[in-house]
Parts: sequence; C-alpha cells; structure tokens
Amino acid sequence: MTDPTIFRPGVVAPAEGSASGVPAVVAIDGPAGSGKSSVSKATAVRLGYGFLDTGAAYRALAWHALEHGSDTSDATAVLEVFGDFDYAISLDPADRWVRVGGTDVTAAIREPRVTDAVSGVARVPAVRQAVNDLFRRLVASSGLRGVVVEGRDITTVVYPDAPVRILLTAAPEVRAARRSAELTSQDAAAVAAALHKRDAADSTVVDFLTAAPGVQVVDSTHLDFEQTVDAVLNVVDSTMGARDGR
Ligand SMILES: Nc1ncnc2c1ncn2[C@@H]1O[C@H](COP(=O)(O)OP(=O)(O)OP(=O)(O)O)[C@@H](O)[C@H]1O
Ligand SMILES: Nc1ccn([C@@H]2O[C@H](COP(=O)(O)O)[C@@H](O)[C@H]2O)c(=O)n1
Repeated sequence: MTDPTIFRPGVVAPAEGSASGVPAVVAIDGPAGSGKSSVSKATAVRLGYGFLDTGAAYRALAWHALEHGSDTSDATAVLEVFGDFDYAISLDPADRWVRVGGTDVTAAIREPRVTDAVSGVARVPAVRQAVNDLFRRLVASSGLRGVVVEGRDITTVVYPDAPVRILLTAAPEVRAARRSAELTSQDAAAVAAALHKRDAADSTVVDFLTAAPGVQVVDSTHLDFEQTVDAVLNVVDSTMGARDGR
C-alpha cells in the first residue's frame, strides 16, 4: 500500500485552533445503516472539522480485489492485492472522494457487489492493522483542528483515547427501513437481509453493537436526521465544549 494523498480542505480551519497542534478526534462507531456516515459528515460540517469515513478504505480494497478477479473470502488472495493498493481519500466533508490508483471509485465502492464482498477483506488482521495505521497518519498529518472519524472499531481500537467516543445506533428494523428508502430500486426484504448479514459477519471481527466503557450511546431510533446530529453535537459539547469551532 502506498502513502495516501492528503486533501487539505479549505472549509476547515488549520491546526492552530488546536492548542497541541494534534487534531481533536470525534470517534463514532455503529452498525450498518445507523447513520454513521451521513451524521458524521453533518457533524463535521457543523464543527468545522474534517471527516474520515474508514469503511471507504475497506470498500476500496474490496473493489480493488474484485477488479483483479480475486476471491475476497480468501485472506491470501486479499493480501496479494493489498500489496499494490494505492489508496487516497478526501477528509473534506464538502468534497468527498475516494481513489484507487488513478481511478475515482467514490460511487463504485457503494455498489452492491462491493458491499457484499467487503466483510471478507475486512476480516484479514494484517489489512486491519495497516489501514488503522493509515487512518492515524491521515488524521495526524491533516493539519486540521479536528476530525470526525467513523467506522466499527474507532472508539475501541483506532482511537480508544479520543476525547469524544460515540456508539451511534438504531433499532435493526429502522436501520433496514432507512437503507431501503435509499435503495428504492431494490427489494426491501433483500436490502434488510443484506444489511443484517453484513452486521453478523462484521461483528465476528469487532464488537460495534455494545458500547465499550466510556463510550456514549446515541440511539436515533426515534430521532430524525437533524435531531440525531444535534444529539451527537450535544455529546461533543458536553465532553469537550468544541461545538461550532469553539
Ligand atoms: N436519524 C435519522 N433519521 C432518518 N434517517 C436517517 C437518520 N440517520 C441516518 N439516516 C439515513 O439513513 C441512511 C443510512 O445512513 P448512513 O449511510 O449514514 O449509515 P451508515 O451507518 O454509514 O451505513 P453503512 O455502515 O452501511 O455505510 C441514510 O439515508 C441517512 O440519510
Ligand atoms: N472501522 C471499520 C469500518 C468499516 N469496516 C468494514 O467495512 C465495511 C464497510 O463499512 P461502511 O461503514 O462503509 O458500511 C463494513 O461492513 C466492515 O466490513 C470495518 O471493518 N471497520
């Protein structure tokens, strides 16, 4: 894996806002369809922070493996294609892109064939260790005042000492309904089954269904989108008083 390109978003204040020069991390985990990506992005915009979608790296690697015709359930095959995985991602919540080599894969990594394959590549320990190192390097060298980092093991493995750690959750049927509302061309029952199957596979690798000690739960089952963003911002506020760039 080569070093990533680091995009320095213009909308986000530079590092002088942080006393230490080290970006503040808001770590958010949760199951599929819990709103991690959309809520984290909106939270980052409201805070003037960067946004790192860690699942995009696993999706991009799955895309890369599929491009090579590799079996994503075979760890040896995954490690082989990981050797020339040239990955780059934007940390700008207002200009999100993901690239592998010279190819923009921002949309392609959301295709069902990639979603169906991603758990296979994510269960390879050497891959997890390397991408986790990459995430920390991306954040540390971003020059940003803060970054909202979302995924499955951010609160527990990648940033267990982050000042703000949140488990974003919602009832399984609510998450499935929200995802189904996005994918209107697909059968609702099939969408729900795929979502639950992916959670079952992923949760054998990391526990993102229960909050680790010190992690605060935001349950959006009965909240609309804006209420959920506000609930996350309230946790940020109460934890580090950093809301809206303060
Ligand atoms: N509180 C909410 N109320 C209504 N819709 C919501 C809420 N939170 C998120 N959504 C919607 O639910 C859908 C799933 O959200 P999102 O893609 O952010 O989830 P995710 O956790 O990142 O999923 P995945 O892990 O599968 O990528 C999106 O359409 C999003 O707009
Ligand atoms: N920290 C993470 C983030 C993601 N994964 C794996 O990637 C898949 C895609 O993630 P999305 O958030 O984009 O849905 C996910 O299903 C996991 O397999 C991970 O392992 N750790």
